[in-house]
Amino acid sequence: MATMESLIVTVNRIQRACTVLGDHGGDTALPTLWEALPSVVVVGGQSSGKSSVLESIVGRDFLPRGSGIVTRRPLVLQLHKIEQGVQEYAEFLHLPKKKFTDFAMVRKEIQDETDRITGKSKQISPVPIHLSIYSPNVVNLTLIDLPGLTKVAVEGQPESIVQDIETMVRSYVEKPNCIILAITPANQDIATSDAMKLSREVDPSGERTFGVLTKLDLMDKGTNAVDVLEGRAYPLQHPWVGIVNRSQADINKNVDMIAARRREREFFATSPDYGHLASKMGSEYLAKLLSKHLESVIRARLPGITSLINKSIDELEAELSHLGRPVAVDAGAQLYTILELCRAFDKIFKEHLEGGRPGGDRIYGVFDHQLPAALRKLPFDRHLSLQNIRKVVSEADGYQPHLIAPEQGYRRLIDGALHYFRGPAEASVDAVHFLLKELVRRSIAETQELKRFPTLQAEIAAAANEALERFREESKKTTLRLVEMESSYLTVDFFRKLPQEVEKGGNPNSVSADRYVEGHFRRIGSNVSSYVGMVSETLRNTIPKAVVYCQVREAKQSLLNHFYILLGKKEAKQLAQLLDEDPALMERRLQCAKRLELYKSARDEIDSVSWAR
Ligand SMILES: Nc1nc2c(ncn2[C@@H]2O[C@H](COP(=O)(O)OP(=O)(O)OP(=O)(O)O)[C@@H](O)[C@H]2O)c(=O)[nH]1
Repeated sequence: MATMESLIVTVNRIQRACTVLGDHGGDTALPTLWEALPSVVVVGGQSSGKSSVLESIVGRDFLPRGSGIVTRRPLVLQLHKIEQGVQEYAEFLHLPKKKFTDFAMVRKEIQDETDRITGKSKQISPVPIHLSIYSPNVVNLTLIDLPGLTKVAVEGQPESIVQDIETMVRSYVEKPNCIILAITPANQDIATSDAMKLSREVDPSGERTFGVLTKLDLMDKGTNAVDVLEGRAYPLQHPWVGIVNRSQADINKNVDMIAARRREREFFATSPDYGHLASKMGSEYLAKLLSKHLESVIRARLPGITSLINKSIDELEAELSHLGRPVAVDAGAQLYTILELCRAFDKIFKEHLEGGRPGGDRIYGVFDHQLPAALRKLPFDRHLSLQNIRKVVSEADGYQPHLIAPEQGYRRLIDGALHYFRGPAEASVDAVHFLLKELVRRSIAETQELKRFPTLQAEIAAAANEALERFREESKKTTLRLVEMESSYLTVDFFRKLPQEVEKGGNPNSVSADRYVEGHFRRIGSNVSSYVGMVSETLRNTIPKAVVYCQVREAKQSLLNHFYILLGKKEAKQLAQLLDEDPALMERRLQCAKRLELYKSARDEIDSVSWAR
């Protein structure tokens, strides 16, 4: 088993890495490690003695003092124990090369660094300041100091500050990994303590709350806090710790920390009320208690943290590979990338047409269903009504009625009927065109690799649609030509049979007599109708062939050919423009990469502790 000290050091290092790589929790778009790490958070109302407790745990004066809200950014304070006799020093994460040995300068730097983010306007910010203190007089511990809870905004502060502070404090103490150091002054009614109120809310069972009672020396004469300290008045899972910090007068007199600690020890040792509790009171005891607890919490959490790290590494790596590599810079590589992307799109498009992906079957639907239905709906009944036949035939005959069969009348009736086939022919071309367009749209959307390049995506879509438009024109010409071919030369065989049928009627004289009666026109109508039916059957088969030949086959073979030619003529700059990535995506890749780096270094940290076992 790794030593407890090394465990805390590990967590300290990971916490620092979190800040360097921008993980302070609260960002739901990326996995966070920060929130999984255990920490001790100091919570209390203003002037409850938070700074004093922190300073006496450290044994140094280094926190800013003043009226109003002094702590305006979270201060992550990492204490590192070093060998006796070594000079103690402090280091800020934002000033990595600078060792502070003068703690008055530390205080100044905290103030300056606070202002750097929040301005001098007494605003607050959730971005933490990281401070490490290396000293022989501390225990390994990470403490987070937060702005004091307050009930009123002071001059120059927005009204919202009261709520903002509570929200910030709450965001820390809510986390199940947070150990709450709830500071309450003993000279106030504990029932109204801000710290206790909040910790009760977020930790009702009291298992992560350490109750700290400050200002025991300031209690009214004749009263004491034994009921609280012995855990009767406000029971928590952990023992209450009483503290006596330096008074304002002590501070003014520059009473040093070591002397203050000695005075605190004496206070408890000689107190008639607390003498029996002396060994479990005071800031030194509190520091040890916290360190021990933090160790056990880390030990319990380590397996969970390790599996969280591994899971997040997998997720981030998957996302990064999904986002793709950053774009190449030279023109050749760029052209290659563009062609690869086009091919990826084209492959998906083909899969839609040929099966494997849905959509191509709908083209068959046009031929099998829409086209036959449209052919059936053509208004031949009207065109071949007795009235119209009579009219067309008579007009074709002119002043001389036909003698045997109305050749001209037949031709005009057939021509008129065949004209109607143009509609379904064009409609089939358009229907397939729209299906192809839809498949292009879907294929673009399904080409994951293209997602990062909105410009190229739009260009490919435009090029594909232009090509489809050209195919449509060609297809229209071809199908209409099929219809025209039917009118330009009629199937002779069909008509050869007709005079025989007339002769079957018997007496040829009666034929001319029939010529103007209904039966004669009805026969003409039925002859034309069956001829048109025959043509309809032919077109039902040939239109799909033309459409597939001109549109589907072309789309499959040469959808982007024209685009490729244009690409070949582009200059480096234009190619780069095509690969102009979505900035949001570039940012996301950067963020993911940074977070991945954090998780990997965290994994290494933990591994190195495990090896030390
Ligand atoms: N006599 C006595 N005075 C104390 C004790 N603890 C704190 N004080 C005094 O109470 C005042 C406030 O203490 P701080 O430690 O600054 O309190 P804080 O909670 O950090 O206050 P803010 O940073 O303003 O929110 C200071 O004047 C301290 O000297 C104590 O145990 N005994």
